[in-house]
Amino acid sequence: METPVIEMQNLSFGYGGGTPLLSDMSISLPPGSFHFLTGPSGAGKTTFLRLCYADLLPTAGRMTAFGQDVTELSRDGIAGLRRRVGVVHQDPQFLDHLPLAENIALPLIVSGQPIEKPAIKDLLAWVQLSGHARALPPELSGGERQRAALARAVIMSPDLVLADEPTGNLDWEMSMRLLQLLIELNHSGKAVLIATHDLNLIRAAKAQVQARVLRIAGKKLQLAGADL
Ligand SMILES: Nc1ncnc2c1ncn2[C@@H]1O[C@H](COP(=O)(O)OP(=O)(O)OP(=O)(O)O)[C@@H](O)[C@H]1O
Repeated sequence: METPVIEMQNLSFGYGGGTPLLSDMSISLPPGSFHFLTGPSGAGKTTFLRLCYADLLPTAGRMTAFGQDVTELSRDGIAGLRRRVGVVHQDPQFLDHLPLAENIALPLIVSGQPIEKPAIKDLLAWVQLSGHARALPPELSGGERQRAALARAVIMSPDLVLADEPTGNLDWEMSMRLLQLLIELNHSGKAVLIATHDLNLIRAAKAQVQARVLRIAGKKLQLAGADL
């Protein structure tokens, strides 16, 4: 069997090591899989995503990322893991004084990798922001910011893409455009995990990809029924 991208075994997590917010979770995300994560506001969806890129560590149980126990990773090991995970945050932040193209290239600069201009150009075209390469982030609309955040998340060719309410502030047409990009990434072999409240988004995706729906309820992770 292929090594899971993420595997949790009886994982629990509580902020400050206190009362668990997430309890006794077990899940395996295979390479190339597509998952949604739902649950009421405050259930712990963002917290779950932060665990997936070792921004937070389990307080009990076990979690592996790409086969490695996250609690045993050195600082370099954590950096290596983060290069394999692209994250689109709920409210993406940019360096406002830098043009969009440079913002997107930032993960390469930070990790000391060469910047290949044609690759950045291709990525901008893929998210339909070619005309905005020299724009400053404050000049972008909400949908443009989300697409820019997606371009930045995939510049390092991650194996797993996490998106936290990526369509939260977008109209339906823009949400569908973003969903198509995430589906394309999945078709190119990347595992995708999207936290969302939006059941219509989940339905639209399920018409096109084999997606599993996870739900956080009562601190536990459940596999939602096929009726969604
Ligand atoms: N850094 C933190 N320290 C302490 N508590 C936190 C921290 N971050 C989040 N929480 C709490 O953990 C709970 C879950 O938050 P989280 O952001 O993971 O939920 P969510 O399901 O993503 O919510 P939403 O759908 O509203 O974005 C909330 O009660 C929140 O207040």
